[in-house]
Amino acid sequence: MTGLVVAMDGPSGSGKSSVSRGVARALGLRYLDTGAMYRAMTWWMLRQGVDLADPGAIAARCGEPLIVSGTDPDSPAIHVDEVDVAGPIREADVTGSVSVVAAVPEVRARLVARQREIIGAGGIVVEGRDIGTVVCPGAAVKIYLTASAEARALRRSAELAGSTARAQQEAMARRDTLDSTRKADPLSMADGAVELDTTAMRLDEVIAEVLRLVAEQTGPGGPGGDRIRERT
Ligand SMILES: Nc1ncnc2c1ncn2[C@@H]1O[C@H](COP(=O)(O)OP(=O)(O)OP(=O)(O)O)[C@@H](O)[C@H]1O
Ligand SMILES: Nc1ccn([C@H]2C[C@H](O)[C@@H](COP(=O)(O)O)O2)c(=O)n1
Repeated sequence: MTGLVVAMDGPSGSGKSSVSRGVARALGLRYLDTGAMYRAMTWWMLRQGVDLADPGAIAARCGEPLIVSGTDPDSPAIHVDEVDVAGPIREADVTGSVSVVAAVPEVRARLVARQREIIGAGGIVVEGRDIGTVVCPGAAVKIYLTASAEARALRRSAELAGSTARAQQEAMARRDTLDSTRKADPLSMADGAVELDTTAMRLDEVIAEVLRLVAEQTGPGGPGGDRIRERT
């Protein structure tokens, strides 16, 4: 599994992090949460008082923060300029602004370059919005996770105290619209990706199904092979 890259994309709350971590653990692979990197960049911009209504201001400053991502699926870590931001990047202010920051091409160019460095020779499950389309189109296995808007909102509101499913659904719909309609690398399903609708599936069933797909696509006779593939 050394060279294997599993690309996991999909809308907010579809289960990308939970499934990716479960798959990485089961296969002894590393895990990269690229959404956390966009959140870390947003946290830094907010802290610096950068005007997020001005894409030029975001672009001018996005080279400054040092964002360091861990790849252990058991304890995903993220630091900005040596500050542990794993908690703050999940706060409402960051969640409400991250799509605006992630739409700036200079931000994407910087973070995509860093993501490719971390992916290196592979052996990793990478989750985000553009992994199969932009970051690693040669990934041997590409999954596009979906679930109904209602199921995603219910799952998220169960996780976050004080948040109703209705409020969650509205917030997620807003973010998904921004993420899938922006000009730079919008959320979309990659060529060759397998779409997995998890609305009626438990988390352990989704992980088992992805493990089955990895075995099918990378095993003898499968289209992937046990390595990063060249883009065709
Ligand atoms: N198949 C499933 N059944 C039930 N709950 C699930 C399932 N998959 C994920 N969950 C739960 O749904 C919530 C959202 O999952 P997760 O954070 O993995 O989604 P995500 O796609 O990474 O979200 P985001 O893009 O917003 O970071 C979590 O509480 C997780 O435990
Ligand atoms: N590869 C990626 C990953 C994430 N984003 C943006 C879009 C999301 O709204 C935001 C936060 O991601 P999450 O933590 O919810 O997975 O980051 C992106 O544009 N590209």
